[in-house]
Amino acid sequence: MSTGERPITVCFVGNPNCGKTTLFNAFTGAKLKVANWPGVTVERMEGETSYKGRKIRVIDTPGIYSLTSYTMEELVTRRCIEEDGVDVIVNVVDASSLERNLYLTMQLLELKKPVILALNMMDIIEERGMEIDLHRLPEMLGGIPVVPVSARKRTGLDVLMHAVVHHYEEGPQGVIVRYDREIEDRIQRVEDLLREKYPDLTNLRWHAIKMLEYDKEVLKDHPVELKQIVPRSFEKEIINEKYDYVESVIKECLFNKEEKSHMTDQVDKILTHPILGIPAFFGIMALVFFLTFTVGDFLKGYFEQGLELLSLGVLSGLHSAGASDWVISLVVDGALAGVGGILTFLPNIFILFLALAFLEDSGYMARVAYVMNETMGMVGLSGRAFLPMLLGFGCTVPAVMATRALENQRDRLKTILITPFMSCSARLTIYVLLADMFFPKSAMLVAYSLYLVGVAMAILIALIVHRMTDSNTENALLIELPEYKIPNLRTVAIYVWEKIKDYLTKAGTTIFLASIILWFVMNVGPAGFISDVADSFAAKFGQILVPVLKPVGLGSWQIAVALISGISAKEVVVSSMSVLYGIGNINSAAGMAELLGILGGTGFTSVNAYALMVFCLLYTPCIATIATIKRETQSWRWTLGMVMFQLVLAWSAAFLVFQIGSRLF
Ligand SMILES: Nc1nc2c(ncn2[C@@H]2O[C@H](COP(=O)(O)OP(=O)(O)OP(=O)(O)O)[C@@H](O)[C@H]2O)c(=O)[nH]1
Ligand SMILES: [Mg+2]
Repeated sequence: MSTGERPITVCFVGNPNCGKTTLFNAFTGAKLKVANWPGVTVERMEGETSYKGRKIRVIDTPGIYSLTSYTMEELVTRRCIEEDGVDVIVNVVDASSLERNLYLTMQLLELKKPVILALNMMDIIEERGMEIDLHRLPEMLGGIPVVPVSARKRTGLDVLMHAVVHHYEEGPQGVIVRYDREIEDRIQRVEDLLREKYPDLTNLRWHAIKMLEYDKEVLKDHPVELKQIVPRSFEKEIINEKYDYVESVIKECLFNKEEKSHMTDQVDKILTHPILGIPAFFGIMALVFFLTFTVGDFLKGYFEQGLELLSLGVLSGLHSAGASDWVISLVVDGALAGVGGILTFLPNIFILFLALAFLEDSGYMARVAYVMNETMGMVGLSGRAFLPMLLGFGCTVPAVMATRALENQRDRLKTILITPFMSCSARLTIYVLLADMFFPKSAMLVAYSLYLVGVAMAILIALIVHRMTDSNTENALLIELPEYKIPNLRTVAIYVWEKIKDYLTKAGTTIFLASIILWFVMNVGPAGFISDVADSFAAKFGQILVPVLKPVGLGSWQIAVALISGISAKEVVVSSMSVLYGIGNINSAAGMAELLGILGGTGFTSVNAYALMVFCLLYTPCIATIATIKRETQSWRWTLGMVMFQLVLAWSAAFLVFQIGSRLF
């Protein structure tokens, strides 16, 4: 067969958490997110690799359990296989749970495209002493290539690509399940009907089977008069017969299948315990923040010294270059104060993401969804909705995207509404600064309390919405608990590096720009360059908001401006304060003492500080989140509604904190 120069398109399809993305990264050198819980990938992703000079286009897809069209992942993956010019399907299976994985294989074979079975996680199979009959397995699957690989250890990769190229040229093979007489008879009749009505349609059998299952998508694309031939859905029978076949394959091909990891069972006795599970979760989160503060602060010292040296160097450089005063001020009081201040939080952010990476790649995430299932059920959501919320501790943007894994649209909207209440890493900078300044003895506890307030608020709001809409959603928890794994060094390193890179990029772009703009609006007023900041645009603008913010204890124009700037990115609240109050290194002991002096002079106490933190926790999320909410809800009405709601909520909560707090203390 002549193949020309056209690249071969290969699509990785498989169950959630079977290692598709790890394999994709290994082939393409991409750094897509890998983690040990089902539902990590929510979008199709494309990359390129080559084998012996032949270009190969590789597509990674969201994990699916079957080829129905009930969930968003199934739709994305199915469309990808059908419409993307896929030449070869690489069915990635987790060899350590072959039985469950092969069910999807049986469906993929019905698509009549070349399928290759990538038997992944072979390292685990060997470790556990399980054995798979690699001669009988392909035989029972009708002669499709079966290639043992380990995506993590990067073994078997060349053999897999060799099979792709070879199999592509050979065309489809594979067994197809033969159903019982009655069903086969109906399939035959639907095929006849389809042949007549859609003469160009290929793979009639697949379409006919899907029609027997009453598959909405297929019926929509190729409407036929079905009722007579197929009076009801035969989905259940078709599923059962596929399972029966898989069972017979397992019986012949898998040995020592009882070998399961004992560690998982032992650890789960505590972590998924009906009573201990939830305290264990809060304990683990507390440990994460403890480390973030202690180790983070320890590393911070070195950062500050570096920053100090940099500032001095830049300053003397500017002086010796004969720069004018305003240029020096712009660089030192604007850019360096803003960006530099933010950079000193890097150690805290680093530790936070390192801890989150460990939690995600160990397999703990799915356990949290499991133990929170009952609590979430009370507010009309399933435990699965807790996964995006957990991701929100890192960054709200991927968290909002992760809600795609929720089947029900209403649940999705509700989860998107409450996910921003989970304190993201950007808000950590605000807590670190204010808690250290105003609550020096109990800074860690205060910061932790804000995380708890966020979780509590999210659950409370979900409850109120649940009561108001009176929705009776089913809360069957469809989440698989993956086996625990020792987190992979490469995965953790990629995860943390990507997050650090995002943070640095943000410092170099958004925060840099915000600081420069802020410097200008502080140094320019209606009368041009000014010497008294009270005449500046910033002051005049901030003053407008002071009456609104006064009742919540935040009645100064500087704070008003910092909060507004913070919508560009939450760290900007901190960087703006450096610029607004003219503090060189806000996160250092000297910087904090200076800011404390200025704020204290205006009557700003620890109660005001807590109100400010609560406000920052709850108010309008950053621009990137707002854009993501818009993209995911596809509605400006929803997006703006959520933003306004969060603003009002933040004001009300801060009002309560300030009013009650200032009476008590
Ligand atoms: N031991 C071992 N672990 C693996 C192997 N391949 C992947 N993993 C781990 O399995 C987990 C899931 O990997 P992913 O690549 O995210 O799985 P996925 O199929 O893309 O999952 P979804 O995107 O959720 O569908 C991660 O913890 C990986 O480190 C392997 O060959 N051996
Ligand atoms: Mg994936």
